Amino acid sequence: MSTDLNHKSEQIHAKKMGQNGIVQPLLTDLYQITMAYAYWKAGKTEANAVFDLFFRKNPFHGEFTIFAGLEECLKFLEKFCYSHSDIEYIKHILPASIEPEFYEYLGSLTAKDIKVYAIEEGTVVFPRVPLLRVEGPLIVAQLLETTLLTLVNYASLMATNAARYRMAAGKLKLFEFGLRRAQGPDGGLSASKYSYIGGFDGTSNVLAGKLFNIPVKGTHAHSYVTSFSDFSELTERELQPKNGGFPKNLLELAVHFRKRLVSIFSVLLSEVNDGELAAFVSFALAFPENFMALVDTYDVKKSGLINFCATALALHELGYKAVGIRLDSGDLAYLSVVGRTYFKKVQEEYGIPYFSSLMIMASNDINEETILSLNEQGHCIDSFGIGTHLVTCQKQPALGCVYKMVELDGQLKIKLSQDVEKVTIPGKKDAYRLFGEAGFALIDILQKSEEDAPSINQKVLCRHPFQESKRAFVKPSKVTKLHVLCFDKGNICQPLKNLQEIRKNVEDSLKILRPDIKRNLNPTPYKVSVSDNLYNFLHTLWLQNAPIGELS
Ligand SMILES: Nc1ncnc2c1ncn2[C@@H]1O[C@H](COP(=O)(O)OP(=O)(O)OP(=O)(O)O)[C@@H](O)[C@H]1O
Ligand SMILES: O=P(O)(O)OC[C@H]1O[C@H](OP(=O)(O)OP(=O)(O)O)[C@H](O)[C@@H]1O
Ligand SMILES: O=C(O)c1cccnc1
Ligand SMILES: [Mg+2]
Repeated sequence: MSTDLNHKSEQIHAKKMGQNGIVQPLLTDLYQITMAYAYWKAGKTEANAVFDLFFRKNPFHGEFTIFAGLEECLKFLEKFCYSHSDIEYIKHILPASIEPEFYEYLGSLTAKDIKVYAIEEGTVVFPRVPLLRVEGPLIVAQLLETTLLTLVNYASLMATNAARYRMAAGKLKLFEFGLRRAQGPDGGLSASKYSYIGGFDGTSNVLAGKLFNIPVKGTHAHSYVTSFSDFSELTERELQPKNGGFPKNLLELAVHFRKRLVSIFSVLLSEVNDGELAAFVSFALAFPENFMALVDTYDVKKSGLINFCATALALHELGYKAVGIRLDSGDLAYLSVVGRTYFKKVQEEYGIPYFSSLMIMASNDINEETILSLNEQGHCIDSFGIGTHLVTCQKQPALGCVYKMVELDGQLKIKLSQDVEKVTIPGKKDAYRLFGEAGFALIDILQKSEEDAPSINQKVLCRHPFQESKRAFVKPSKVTKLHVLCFDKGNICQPLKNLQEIRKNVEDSLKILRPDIKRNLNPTPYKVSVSDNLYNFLHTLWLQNAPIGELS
């Protein structure tokens, strides 16, 4: 009973705080909290830190990434605070020796003194450029690490994956069908949301549709087709014509059209499955305006297409226009061409103008490479339904964003590594994107925050952060500052964009990249540089911090 009450009051508290149940301060690694205690004991409550959140390598063997997850980060910060029961739980897992005043301190923490500078959600981004710069009290900034990373990593990976599918598919429609295969319920919801941002047109995930206002779409499964064995199961057969009048028997009409279709397509009537026709007719009766049929349950050429065309002709007779078919097995390029040929033939035979352009949707283990290969082969597919490969990001299951301290109380911090690529770039930095005359982005440059922004038509020396000989002068025809202050004094201080607007950002942002950077095979790396000033500063600090060994 008392547990129930506790649970209830906890729910009320969470609701008051606006937390969504999953994204909350305890969604973190234990070490953030143990560090908080040790920082507190070490008297670092007044220390001010700057952290950069960035990744080191683009995913999917590509040369670009789409930044996503910002809105969720900001909403998390707005509500950041440990509840009474959070504190009780932390007490329970930490050693008894923890000083009780620490819990009071922890219970009083919020993100009101945190500032977040971020790149706009949906922007194309590159390695080493901070996606977020988090400034504020060390202990709070540290406590945010894991949650911010989990909010950005999958979101950005998913949006990037979706954007790659979008580029492969060109103008064809893309629908996300992955919930059943996603990494759990939260993975499934995030996949639907971020694949929409990346350029998908809709999802089959109904909750995602409701929560995020994403178009929801769907056809039917093989089970619907196999659930019918013959016509006798069709108890309801009548459909009222679209423009009124007496209802007509849709099955009778379909059977009538089917007789002629088998001879047009040289198929034996005995080869065409009656259960399949019963299933199609019953689905058409339920959804006369949205009739879409899965045609590969028995035999696409000898049964599915014939039964579909018969049903679509019957619907046409009553003033309704069928939508199309879905192919879910076999050679999708070949079968789509066959499907289109059938539709054209029916159009010619019956003089129905829209028939040749009925929709052909393809599904079944589709990935980016399958789409590219289908494009090479030639096909007649209008839309793809994509699940497993998209939502699980099978080609690369994680993005490696990290969260590194770059400054503490004005002191610059550097993390050294044997691996040059892993050395962090110290200090508070601003990032600018420099554009060439053709309108494409040429290079990103990181500068110390106190440096003046690069100016249009003024030569800027851009240096590779670690390779001394790699440098170039750039005379930008346009300069954009990448970071804006998004969170300050406990509030989100930029207008939040809706998903459609973020989706548009992705589309526009990708247009500024040269095609060779976006291509699938061996793309050209986009350059990320540092200013001469930052270069010298980084290398001086590096030398100061790198121990000098002794050979003996
Ligand atoms: N023309 C094509 N070019 C390249 N890949 C294709 C083409 N047609 C289909 N594919 C892909 O080939 C794979 C076929 O898989 P598989 O052989 O397991 O399925 P199937 O036998 O056709 O169907 P199922 O086993 O689901 O009934 C799928 O990943 C599909 O996306
Ligand atoms: O990209 P995908 O992961 O293929 O996502 C979509 C698949 O999900 C459904 O079938 P389901 O997996 O339930 O059964 P099936 O594979 O036997 O068709 C659908 O028919 C597609 O095949
Ligand atoms: O609506 C569909 O066709 C669908 C939905 C989820 C998975 N596969 C197919
Ligand atoms: Mg399948």
